[in-house]
Amino acid sequence: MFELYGCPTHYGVGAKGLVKSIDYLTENFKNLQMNKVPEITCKGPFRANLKNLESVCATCEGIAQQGYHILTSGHRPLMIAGDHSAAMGSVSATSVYTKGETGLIWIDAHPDINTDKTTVTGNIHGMPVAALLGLGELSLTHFLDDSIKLKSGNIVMLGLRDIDPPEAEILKEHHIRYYKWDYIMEHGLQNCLNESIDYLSHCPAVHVSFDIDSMDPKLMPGVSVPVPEGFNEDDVFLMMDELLTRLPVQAMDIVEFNHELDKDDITAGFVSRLVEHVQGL
Ligand SMILES: NC(=[NH2+])NCCC[C@H](N)C(=O)O
Repeated sequence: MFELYGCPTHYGVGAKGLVKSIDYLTENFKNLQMNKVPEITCKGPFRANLKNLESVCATCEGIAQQGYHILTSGHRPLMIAGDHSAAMGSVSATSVYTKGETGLIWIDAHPDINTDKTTVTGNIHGMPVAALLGLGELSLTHFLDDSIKLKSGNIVMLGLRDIDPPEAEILKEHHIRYYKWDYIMEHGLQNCLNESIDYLSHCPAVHVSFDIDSMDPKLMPGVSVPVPEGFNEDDVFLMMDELLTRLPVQAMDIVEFNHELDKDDITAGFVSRLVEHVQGL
């Protein structure tokens, strides 16, 4: 069973619309009742390359503890969060709990593998995968414990459409398996999923981290960093069906819903349907 929890992270990008997004979902959708991990505000010096570092760290530690608690009570955590920095907490919990070869499926328009040395925006939501690999700012790599949370050979990224040049180098240097969105459209989503599932078949546990900006913003407007084109709802449901039934998925995230940028509850309604779909698998 998946147990839903939420955290309204926004310090990883600074988009105000994320702050109320979890409350908005809870107030408007019956199936989105959840425990909330608060976002923690901490004071710290301004750093252009690591914005709101202290707040992001404190919040991700809270997320990691909540995810770990759900796992130890025998359930699978399903986190709905604001910006994608939250995945440093949620994936850390899965990794520490499952020990060893934890796999990660990262469904996103962005690889989010910048470090404090490569970032252009200074937004930490562009860095979680790097941090989980033990790269970059040390305080982002130590949630729950000091272990390095992921091995680069245990990651698959699906749907990339916006890779910063230094990110392309990091992906190459660490031999990270990724499928860009246009490659997927050319070779077929089912084929790419089959390959991804084979690639992670040695992993005893897998975490699926789904960013709504992996989808076409014309279809899903409620995201903070929209990139043209992307998956549609059928694609996402197919990915869930294949990944969640053929891999030992222990935990999942749904992130970056920004209700201020949503239109007529299109994105909010999708989040509700996605949760229902996932919980029904
Ligand atoms: N989770 C996201 N929406 N990430 C967007 C990251 C955009 C850009 N690559 C950055 O590092 O700032």
